[in-house]
Amino acid sequence: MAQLSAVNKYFWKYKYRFSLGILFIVASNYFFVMAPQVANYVVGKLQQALPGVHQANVRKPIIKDALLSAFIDWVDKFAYGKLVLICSVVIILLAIIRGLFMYFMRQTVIVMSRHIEYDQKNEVYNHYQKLDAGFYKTHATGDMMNRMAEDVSRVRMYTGPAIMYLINLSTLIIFALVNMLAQDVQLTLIVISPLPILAVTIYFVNMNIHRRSERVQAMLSDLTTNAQESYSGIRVIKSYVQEKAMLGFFKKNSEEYRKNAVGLAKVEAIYFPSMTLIIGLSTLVTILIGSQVVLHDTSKVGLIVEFVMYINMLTFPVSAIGWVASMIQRASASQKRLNEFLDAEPEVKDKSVTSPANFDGDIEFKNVTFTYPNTGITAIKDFSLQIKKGEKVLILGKTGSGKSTLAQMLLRAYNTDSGKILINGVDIADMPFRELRDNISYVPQDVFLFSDTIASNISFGLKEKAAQDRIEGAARFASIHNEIETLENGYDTLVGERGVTLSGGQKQRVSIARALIKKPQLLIFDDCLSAVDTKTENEIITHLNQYLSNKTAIIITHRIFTVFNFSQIIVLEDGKILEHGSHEQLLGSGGYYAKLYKKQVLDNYN
Ligand SMILES: Nc1ncnc2c1ncn2[C@@H]1O[C@H](COP(=O)(O)OP(=O)(O)OP(=O)(O)O)[C@@H](O)[C@H]1O
Repeated sequence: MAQLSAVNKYFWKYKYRFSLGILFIVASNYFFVMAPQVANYVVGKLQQALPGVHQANVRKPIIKDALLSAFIDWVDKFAYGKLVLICSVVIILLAIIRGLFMYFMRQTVIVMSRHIEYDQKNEVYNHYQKLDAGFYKTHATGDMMNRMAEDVSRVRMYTGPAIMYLINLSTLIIFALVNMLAQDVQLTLIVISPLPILAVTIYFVNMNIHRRSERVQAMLSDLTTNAQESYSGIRVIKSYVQEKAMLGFFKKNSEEYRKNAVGLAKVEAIYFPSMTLIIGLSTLVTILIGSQVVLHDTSKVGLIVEFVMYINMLTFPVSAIGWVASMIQRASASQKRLNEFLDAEPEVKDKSVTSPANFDGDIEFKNVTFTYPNTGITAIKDFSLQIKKGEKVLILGKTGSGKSTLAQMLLRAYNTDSGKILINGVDIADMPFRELRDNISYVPQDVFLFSDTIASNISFGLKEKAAQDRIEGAARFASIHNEIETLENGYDTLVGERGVTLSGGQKQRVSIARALIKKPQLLIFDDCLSAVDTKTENEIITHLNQYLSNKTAIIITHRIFTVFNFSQIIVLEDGKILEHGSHEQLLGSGGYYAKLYKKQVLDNYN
């Protein structure tokens, strides 16, 4: 329950709407409990009208409410027939008024819960965006999605229906009990005694159903993931002729799900009729006890009618206590899961005092060491390098040597264990990291395009809306313009899951165009030409040569680019510099670079 205090700020935010909601709940119950009192009065009148009934045997109801009391005094003047008619109309009117207030109650409280759900989803989404790469590496996307969708919805069940039912029940109990106790304390205690038993029974049955339905949900989610994976990997499944094996696996999971779902359906099948039975029994007990009371005291006929009506009113809300309690428990568990993420602080964050990012100078790695916290792998070891403004640097190295990690360090996706990265003499850890990232364009190895148009994907990093010729210019530099033009909708073609499927090489070039359009101070290309042919690759590199003439660029690759005149070439091995120098120097040294050059370039000419 303490976990749910995290949503109190939202109740405060919507305090006026919430207060109005409470007012409507109170008003609806205020009118609700009037009907039994009117009925009691009418029954008394009926008794009086019956031949042979002594006046002393008719008890006048004790009415505490001034409004109702005034009405009874007024209606009392009428003859029996007219009185019954007026009272019937009033009972119908009371029901309508209550209905109206219930409508307003839902309009305020349930609508408030929808607003809170919206706010909370935004809060969670916003917080996710603040968390750093380390967090994303240690948490599964499915889990994060679940918390934002499922858990927020469960918390909404608390901020809306649960709160509404609780307040409704409390006010109804207070109103009904005040009236009942004022009339007959002993009878009140007897007739309400089955209600707690009803609430507790329903709570336990409900928890059982909940446990079962959780299991069924988890199985369904596994089944969906299983099916989704099969569809995504359908080409692999078909090429390895594994359809039968996959079907067998799916059937096994499916069978397990079926068994549990049937079990749940059986419990539910018993649950609802038995709940109705228990509710019916409570009314029956009241009638039974009431009839015994009336046998001894005929003046209490109207009172028994009134009490039966109260019990009828109370049984459903009381039986809902169990349901509300398990709803609150679930919401509390969900909020706990949400709090775990909302309390997570990013490791990488701005310092309280920052220096503005200024790229008008050299970039310097000074004895940088970095270990991935989740795996303990030290990917960069005492790495030092100076890159002058405007230089083009090629970073080569075997897979796993730490090339991508270097790029991540420059973007400050992680903090260094030791050492510093300076730009124009300022430690990047002292710069506002948004400003730092604004000045860097990074093209990652694993290209990602959003389900949007090609134009939107290219202009993604821009704050302002990009003009068409600017988008096309970037696409031309990335050697993708001509191919986009051949598509039916050109730059307005939808890509991603809902659109046209671009080839790996096309996606890489759209991603390069996205980096170029930003006109950053520093560009980092992380092996982002692996899926394009050598001719296109040379074309892009030549374009980049023009585009990058005054920009600093770091190009990470496994391939040698002959058209590019790199200022420095670095060969990394196990997070350290193995070779460092110009093309001529490294070629002369006969090391990794020279061998790679021979293999990739010279052998191609022979
Ligand atoms: N997010 C991560 N969490 C934990 N360890 C990682 C992570 N990313 C990389 N590593 C590890 O750090 C080391 C360096 O990886 P990195 O991706 O920088 O190499 P790379 O030279 O870019 O390789 P490739 O050429 O295959 O892209 C590897 O041992 C890798 O397993």
